[in-house]
Amino acid sequence: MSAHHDLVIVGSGSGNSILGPEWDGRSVGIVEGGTFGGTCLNVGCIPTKMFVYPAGLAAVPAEAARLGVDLTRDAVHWQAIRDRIFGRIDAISADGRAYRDVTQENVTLYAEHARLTGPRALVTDSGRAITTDQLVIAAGSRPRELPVPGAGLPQVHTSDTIMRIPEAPRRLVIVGGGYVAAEFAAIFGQIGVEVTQVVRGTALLTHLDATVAERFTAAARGQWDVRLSTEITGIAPADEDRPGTGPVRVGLMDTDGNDAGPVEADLVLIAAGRIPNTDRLDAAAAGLDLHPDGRLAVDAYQRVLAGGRPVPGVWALGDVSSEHQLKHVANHEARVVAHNLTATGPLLASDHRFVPSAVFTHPQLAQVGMTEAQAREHCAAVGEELAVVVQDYGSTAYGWAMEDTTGIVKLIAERGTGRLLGAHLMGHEASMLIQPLIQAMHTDLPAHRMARGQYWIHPALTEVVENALLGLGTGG
Ligand SMILES: Cc1cc2nc3c(=O)[nH]c(=O)nc-3n(C[C@H](O)[C@H](O)[C@H](O)COP(=O)(O)OP(=O)(O)OC[C@H]3O[C@@H](n4cnc5c(N)ncnc54)[C@H](O)[C@@H]3O)c2cc1C
Ligand SMILES: NC(=O)c1ccc[n+]([C@@H]2O[C@H](COP(=O)([O-])OP(=O)(O)OC[C@H]3O[C@@H](n4cnc5c(N)ncnc54)[C@H](O)[C@@H]3O)[C@@H](O)[C@H]2O)c1
Repeated sequence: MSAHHDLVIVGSGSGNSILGPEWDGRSVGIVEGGTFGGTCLNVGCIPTKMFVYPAGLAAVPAEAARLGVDLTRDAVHWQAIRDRIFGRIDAISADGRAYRDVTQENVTLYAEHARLTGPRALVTDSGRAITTDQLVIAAGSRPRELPVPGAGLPQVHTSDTIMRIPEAPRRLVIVGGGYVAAEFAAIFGQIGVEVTQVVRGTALLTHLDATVAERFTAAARGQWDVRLSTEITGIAPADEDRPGTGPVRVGLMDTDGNDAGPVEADLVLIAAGRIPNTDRLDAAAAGLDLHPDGRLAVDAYQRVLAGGRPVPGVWALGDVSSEHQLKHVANHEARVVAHNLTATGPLLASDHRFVPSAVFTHPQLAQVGMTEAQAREHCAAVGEELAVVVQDYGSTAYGWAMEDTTGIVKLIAERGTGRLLGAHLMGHEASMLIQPLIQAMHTDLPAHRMARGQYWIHPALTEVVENALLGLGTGG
């Protein structure tokens, strides 16, 4: 059985969003081997943040007590939280699938895994051969597996499975020090689970600016058990009568190889990064270029490369090719690909200059642009003086209202020009507070003009951003 299409898209995450009305009446194939809608909708951004919100509510009594308000937390109903989340998400996934599969007559959904047999040719697991004029590879990434004994036990989860567990564990070991580990440690910690986070590095979130990584590590240590410079050696059932359902013993060693004693838990979450799905797609065998980490190589227009040159009619976007494993980047690249697929004039290039991200922990983290270390190198290279400020939330009226002790806005700029190079926030609603700074960087608005060229509402928390901008003491 074989078919030919005008366009085939592998992956229904951000890949699904490239189909606009310009494709109506043209033959399109969507190949999706997993759940329709991809990672963000089903097992990523959306369900995690839907857990973050109620987990934050569960932590309110502890916060309120500091401000003279006594609240009590009666119970956290894991099943009710879980079912609300997936009741909404599963329906969105099913509706999205039905729209493509049933409603749109020009679209064929191949609900199975496929691999490349050539640059614009695929075969599905059931043997259906597909060729296409244009191919969009939006095949995403998957959790990295850790090659330790016991990693296959049913008590061991990844972000793909942990959110659907029947009940919250009493004790959870989380392996990894990145985004996924931090967010789940915060969620489970806030709802009362005893969390132990095992991290081989010397701090959490070490790819962030060092001030934020250091301060967040300290904040996390006040909320759950963080074992730095530690690795897991294996996972084994602790109760021989219940090997697949009872507690497990997680072996630990420090990074010098010394035994760091086992820790017992009911479940383990492995959050050791995500690898691009190019291997299961046979991308290398099809002659496509890969980066050392397995990502597809693309040019600025999202064209897939082979031998360093764009392959005609083959495009990629999102986690399968991007160094930023973020949904807003995948969506941006999808918009670029959507334009370029039917472009009659110049192609659009992706803009990866100021990619922001946020970690939805407690406190929240948000960042855009260079770290201080990167900015120091940049300023040395361009002959500019570096300006850095760390402004406490607690230095503003709203910070007093919150009795905030940990929130910061760290800004980095060129002193002479006032050009913002980086912004690194930790604290209440950091993911929202950062947005005007992202806008300033995109529009090249100098720090001082941003501070003094507009009103800032008093006494809103945004005053901490205004004060940080003034504190840079830049020209421009
Ligand atoms: C727990 C978690 C939380 C996250 N939170 C955030 C967040 O808050 N903010 C943020 O910006 N990002 C977040 N991310 C990252 C974000 O989810 C991803 O960057 C984004 O979903 C990538 O989209 P994509 O379209 O590239 O890939 P995906 O959405 O993964 O889509 C790829 C699809 O391709 C299918 N597929 C793969 N190979 C094949 C094949 N050979 N044949 C057929 N089908 C195939 C897969 O089944 C999948 O459905 C989070 C990720 C995780 C895991
Ligand atoms: N809020 C958000 O935007 C958000 C939330 C979750 C995930 N994400 C995206 O998903 C991606 C994946 O998240 P992640 O947390 O899995 O990856 P990550 O790259 O953020 O962190 C991976 C962690 O695993 C550790 N690790 C890697 N290999 C290991 C090994 N063999 N043994 C022990 N530890 C090991 C690393 O040292 C690091 O601490 C992120 O890079 C991020 O882009 C974004």
